[in-house]
Amino acid sequence: MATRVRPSSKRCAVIGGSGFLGRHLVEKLLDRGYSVSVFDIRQSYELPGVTFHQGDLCNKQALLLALKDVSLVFHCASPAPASDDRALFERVNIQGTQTVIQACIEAGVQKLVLTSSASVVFEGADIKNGREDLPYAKNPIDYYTETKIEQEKLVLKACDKQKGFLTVAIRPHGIFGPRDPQLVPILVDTARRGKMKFIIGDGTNLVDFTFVENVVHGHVLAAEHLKPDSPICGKPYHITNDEPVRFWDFMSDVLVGLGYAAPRYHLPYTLVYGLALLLWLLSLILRPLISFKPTFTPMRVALAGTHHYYSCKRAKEDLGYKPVVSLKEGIARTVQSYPHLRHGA
Ligand SMILES: NC(=O)C1=CN([C@@H]2O[C@H](COP(=O)(O)OP(=O)(O)OC[C@H]3O[C@@H](n4cnc5c(N)ncnc54)[C@H](O)[C@@H]3O)[C@@H](O)[C@H]2O)C=CC1
Ligand SMILES: CC(C)=CCC[C@@H](C)[C@H]1CC[C@H]2C3=C(CC[C@]12C)[C@@]1(C)CCC(=O)C[C@@H]1CC3
Repeated sequence: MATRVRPSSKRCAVIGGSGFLGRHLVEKLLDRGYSVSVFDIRQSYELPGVTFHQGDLCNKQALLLALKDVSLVFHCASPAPASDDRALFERVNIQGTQTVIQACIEAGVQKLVLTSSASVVFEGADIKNGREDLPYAKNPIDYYTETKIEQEKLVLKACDKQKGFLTVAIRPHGIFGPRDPQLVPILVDTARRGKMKFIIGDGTNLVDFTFVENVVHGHVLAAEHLKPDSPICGKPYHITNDEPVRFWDFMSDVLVGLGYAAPRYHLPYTLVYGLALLLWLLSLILRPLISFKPTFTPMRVALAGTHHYYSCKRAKEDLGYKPVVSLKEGIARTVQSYPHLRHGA
């Protein structure tokens, strides 16, 4: 077994550390000899070497307690995109992130690594091999994306070499892997309701799906390269599997791996997108009377029917990034990790 080194600069905090990505990140940090404080509104597990602080990131006093003696902070907390709750996104992703920055500065934290999203440049039109210099979406497709944009701007703007506070943003895309509460569960739920028969569009659109351990690897590299003389200060980095895949092939591989049929029938993209838009408007108008959450939101239809894959060139050059788990291996490990979601289970 490898010996763990624990220098003081290896004290870090993971805000959102109870979540899917957060917990994988915490496990890797422990492996690498960091001592970790988790700050989250909920505690979802216990691990030796991890101190839990339960609280809302909008509460600076609660944050300050968790950031005591911490030199490195990872911020990967966000409300789930599916909540579609504008006020909540604004409170947590924008005001909350401002509070995180203030708390970091007050607590003497030296480095802040934000989990942003490649979707900050996505407006529903094709993106092929997108670079980090693409402009932010002018008309973000949902409130989640709108507030992720503001969040990333706040964190990158806060980078201040003079004050010794360094920031960087990681933009993953389509994270999947064991314990993911979204991608595989939504997919299986849709299949179990008999709605996974259709392919939106011609089925050839390429997309990035990123195995969670590659996303974690990108975060750790960013944290360890974040130094006053490094070119990465104040910049965003795409982190993907660097293996764009047809959206519908990926969905089919996961479904078939779990014993469900792959979708076969094609539906025109514009028709489905129009219907999703109509449903979304209806749900807004009827919200005071009845509350319903459509499966087919405009964002989901756009993600399912367009090209959206990103270049990792900047991360390769500046961080020495290279995916550590291939897509094939990632899918196999993911499928294996969901025995309870198998067909007939
Ligand atoms: N899952 C994906 O495909 C992608 C995720 N991201 C970003 O990665 C980050 C992590 O996402 P996941 O792990 O998938 O989500 P998750 O929902 O599993 O984890 C988010 C965590 O944040 C915590 N949280 C929410 N509001 C909070 C608050 N007010 N105070 C303290 N903690 C709070 C939640 O309790 C949860 O544990 C998020 O910032 C998300 O925007 C970016 C691109 C793709
Ligand atoms: C690449 C990327 C950013 C993926 C993000 C994850 C989710 C947005 C997808 C995971 C399961 C997907 C899914 C659909 C849309 C996108 C997801 C929610 C559909 C609702 C698209 C329309 C269908 O025919 C059913 C799909 C179920 C799975």
